[in-house]
Amino acid sequence: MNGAGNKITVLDLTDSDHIVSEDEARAIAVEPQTTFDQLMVLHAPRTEGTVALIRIYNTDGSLAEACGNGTRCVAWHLDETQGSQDTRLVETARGLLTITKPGNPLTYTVDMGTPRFAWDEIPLSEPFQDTRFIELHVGPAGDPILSSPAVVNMGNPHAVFWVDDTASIGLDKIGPMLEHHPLFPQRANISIVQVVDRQTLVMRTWERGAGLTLACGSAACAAAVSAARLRRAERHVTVHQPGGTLQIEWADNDHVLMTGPVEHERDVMLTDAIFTSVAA
Ligand SMILES: N[C@H](CCC[C@H](N)C(=O)O)C(=O)O
Repeated sequence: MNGAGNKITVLDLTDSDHIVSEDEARAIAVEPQTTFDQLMVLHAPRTEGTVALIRIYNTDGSLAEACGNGTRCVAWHLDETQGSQDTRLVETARGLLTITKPGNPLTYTVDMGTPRFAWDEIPLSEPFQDTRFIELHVGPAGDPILSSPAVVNMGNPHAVFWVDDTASIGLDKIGPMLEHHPLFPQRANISIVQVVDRQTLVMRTWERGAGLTLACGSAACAAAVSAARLRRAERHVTVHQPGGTLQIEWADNDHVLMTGPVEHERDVMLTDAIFTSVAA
């Protein structure tokens, strides 16, 4: 599937006890038919009231706590396999997430929970009082290419840099450097964001463990919340990414609501060969 262009593979293991290993995730990622930015593995629910437990893998096999675009894809899969429902509760490493349907076909809203801003919750490796802009720059100190990002944890760690033109930055080169910067002990998702007006953001993201992607839901939430904290935008914004557009609302109860599309691309029967190839 894809969520606003973010490549998502949904693997339904609700009838199995198997836990996908990092090696297996990487093997699924290199198969053209099942390649992904994130692999969303569904397990039988373990918490009352939830319909599934989701484990989220990046292309490099690492686990992610949150994936907004993938969560919408999971909702579509559950609608198809369990029957359509207006509201669903799923469990991820980030906690319990509510998914609703705003009414348009193939569109879902995920309550992404509340953002966290304390330096040790991001986490950063050293204290910063004010995480709306931290000391970090790329390029010459007097004339940096990027500087003073906002940092926020949306379940997963994000750094948000403000730019005049998202196309003018070589995110493919700078992204990996910042993802692995010593300031981010758990690495970080790196976004460059242009504030077009108080209701509109344009952005691109280098994702932790996955690289450049066409869209990243949690990064859109991180950008929206960061722009609102700096009073650069309203709490309800439209976020344009290379693969599609999301609506993000930082509601008065502090929860961040992400609304966007899903697209089903193909069904693939995953053979045991992929697992035995890893075991061999
Ligand atoms: N594409 C995802 C984010 C994946 C998270 C991941 N790259 C990490 O935190 O390691 C999204 O729509 O939110």
